Amino acid sequence: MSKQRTSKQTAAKEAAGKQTPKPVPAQAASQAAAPNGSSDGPVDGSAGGSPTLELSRRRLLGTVGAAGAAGLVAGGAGGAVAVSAGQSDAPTALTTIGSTEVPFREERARHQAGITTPLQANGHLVAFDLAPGADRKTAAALLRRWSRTAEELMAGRTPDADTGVALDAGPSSLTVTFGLGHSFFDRTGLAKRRPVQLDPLPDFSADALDGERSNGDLWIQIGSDDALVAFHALRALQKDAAGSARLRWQMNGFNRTPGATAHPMTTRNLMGQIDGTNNPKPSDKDFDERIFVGRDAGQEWMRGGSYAVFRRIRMLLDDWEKRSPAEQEKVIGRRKSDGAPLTGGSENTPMRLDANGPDGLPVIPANAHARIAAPESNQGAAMLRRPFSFHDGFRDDGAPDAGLLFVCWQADPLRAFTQVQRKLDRGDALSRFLRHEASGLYAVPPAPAAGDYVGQALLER
Ligand SMILES: C=CC1=C(C)c2cc3[nH]c(cc4nc(cc5[nH]c(cc1n2)c(C)c5CCC(=O)O)C(CCC(=O)O)=C4C)c(C)c3C=C
Ligand SMILES: [Fe+2]
Repeated sequence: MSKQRTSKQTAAKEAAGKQTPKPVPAQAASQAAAPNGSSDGPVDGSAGGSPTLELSRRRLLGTVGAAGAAGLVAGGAGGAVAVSAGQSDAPTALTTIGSTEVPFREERARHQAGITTPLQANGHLVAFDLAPGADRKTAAALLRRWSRTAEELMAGRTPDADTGVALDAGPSSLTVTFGLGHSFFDRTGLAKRRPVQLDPLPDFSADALDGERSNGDLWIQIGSDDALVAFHALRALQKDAAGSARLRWQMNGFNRTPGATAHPMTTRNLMGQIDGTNNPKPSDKDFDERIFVGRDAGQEWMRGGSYAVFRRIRMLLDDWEKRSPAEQEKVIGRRKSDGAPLTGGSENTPMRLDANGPDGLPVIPANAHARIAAPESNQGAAMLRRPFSFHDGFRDDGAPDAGLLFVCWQADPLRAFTQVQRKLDRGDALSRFLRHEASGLYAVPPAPAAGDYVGQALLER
């Protein structure tokens, strides 16, 4: 499918002395360490070659890739902004964003991209149902096509017969992550191999779920720091599905643009809160076992994979915005300005859940969202939250149809999302400002080996 790697281009790359685009080591580390913060992911370190070569997205951005890498090594995406402001020969932050490439498969970790990848500025979530009459073979062929397309696009390469939408842009941190829903296993005759972790989520009292915008046989999460690159990927994957699967639902989301803040920081949601602070960190010793399916898992094909829970959560912003900042802070248990716990310190200071104020009441209220959701209140249960905000216009009453496309990742949804949501559903001060309107639970297999496709170990073994 790709126009890439023509012999002319290969020769030019060799002449430029840089063959394989690699993540800059400092970047690879910060990418793993900051899933919620800046988009300081790995960059394409390739140097550009002859300007006369035919264009592809990778080649186009290769020219700035090395410069972008230099800026990033100097201090992350946000750091690159500062560097470029002070040094005349430094790259601009914008070229760095375009040239940043997230590998489809990591050398060591066998996880799909888009789980520990720093949040991108633009996201699409899309679910498909296999077409009537489609079987396991159809599903396998589709996942093979999708995996190939994802790998090409994430590397910044352009398909033949392309629309041209992303032609001038680099990989822009594009990630494409594939998941399988509960119904996928019935449709493909694989019900016996369905993991128990895919058992349907229970009903929660605050649910107002729309079935047509929930679930689905197949699920894709797309993220990119460029809106056109993200849309381009969505269209390419939709075209790949023609005849094999039909679109069930699709949603669009966004986050802070990298470089918009003076330094890399945790993003804010549409309620204005810093959201993502107390996420598990890849440096935590139990991170892998909490987020990824381990070696002892019964379902061998899921080892290294994860389970994604998706919820479209509309925020009742008209009600929320009537509350004073002090009231809003009590609802969460953290300061709005900097995300610090109400018990003091800065954003990353641990909450002191046992601290009482002069009135004898807990400083972090008993029904504060962060208290109720914290691992300390849930037998250690933890999930990696990686949401996108959404805004789909205004409702008939003028209220924004806006909120959070909440996506969280865990090795066991029953022990993580379900346990915490059960508790939030009962007594969370935030719940009265939220409506859960759509839901999904997906098995996200590990990244495939080179030449394989996502889910091959399930579909062919
Ligand atoms: C069931 C899981 C959760 C849902 C659903 C959820 C929705 C939701 N959360 C916010 C805003 C914030 N959440 C924060 C912390 C937090 N939330 C969850 C879980 C769910 N949130 C957890 C596990 C945590 C971490 C708790 C801890 O360990 O301290 C925070 C505080 C900052 C942070 O740590 O991220 C905010 C703010 C919204 C707006 C929302 C639905 C729209
Ligand atoms: Fe939360």
